Amino acid sequence: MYRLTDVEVIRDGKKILNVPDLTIAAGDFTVVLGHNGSGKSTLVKLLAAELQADHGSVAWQDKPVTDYNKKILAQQVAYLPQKLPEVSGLNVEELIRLGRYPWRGALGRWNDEDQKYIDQAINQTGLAALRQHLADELSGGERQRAWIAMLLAQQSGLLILDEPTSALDIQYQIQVMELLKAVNQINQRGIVVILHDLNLALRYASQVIALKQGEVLFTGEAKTVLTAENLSQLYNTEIQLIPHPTRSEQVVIL
Ligand SMILES: Nc1ncnc2c1ncn2[C@@H]1O[C@H](COP(=O)(O)OP(=O)(O)OP(=O)(O)O)[C@@H](O)[C@H]1O
Repeated sequence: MYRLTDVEVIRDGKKILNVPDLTIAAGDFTVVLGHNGSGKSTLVKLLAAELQADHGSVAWQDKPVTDYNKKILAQQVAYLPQKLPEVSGLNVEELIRLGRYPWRGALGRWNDEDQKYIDQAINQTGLAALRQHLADELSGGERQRAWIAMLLAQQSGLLILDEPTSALDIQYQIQVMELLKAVNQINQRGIVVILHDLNLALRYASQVIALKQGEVLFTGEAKTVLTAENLSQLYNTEIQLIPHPTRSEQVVIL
């Protein structure tokens, strides 16, 4: 479980994140919502210890994230940033292998278990035909899937993903969300994912954290807090929800 206490992140004299008290359970499917610039990426960077708060504490399993050895934290928490780094010269399989680094022994050899998780991630993300292709030459959506595969190969208990569906067409958006759902429900791994698509949030979230101007506007169980009123307030736009014709969730009408 994450616990944030009195967290403030200050940039150019302005509080870009102000979270007095927030918990995120380890096993949930948590969706982070909010307008552009509301502090979503800042929040998940704090969770992944990619950024340090100017005030307050961010604890994972009762220990400040900044006190963890990077490799140990990466065995427990995997993080996919919004802006994917360049990886010149690496093919898809080599990129996915990077996800195994936290588990590499002192001798630095790759073993059968590493290869098993790499192959599994390649198959789960439909990348078998692109295995030997250079990662930097992939299309935006293929590249995004390759990085998601790297995250899966990391085999950590919690996956944090910053807008993983942004470059994907609708088929792969659903494929990635279904994959994350399976990872959550079958493999019992927690998910914290930033999304802009409210219909994906309504369909997949079990918990929601909604940020507005750097503060938590609402948080809780998705089916309780994802109301038309809350969403309209979150985005300063009138949003209506109607029941999906065949599934149990609601869908957004703008
Ligand atoms: N290093 C920085 N210096 C100054 N301002 C910053 C810095 N990092 C972030 N900000 C500002 O903090 C605010 C929150 O940024 P953040 O990236 O967390 O937003 P976000 O909710 O993820 O936005 P988006 O949906 O557009 O990705 C923004 O207004 C951003 O411009």
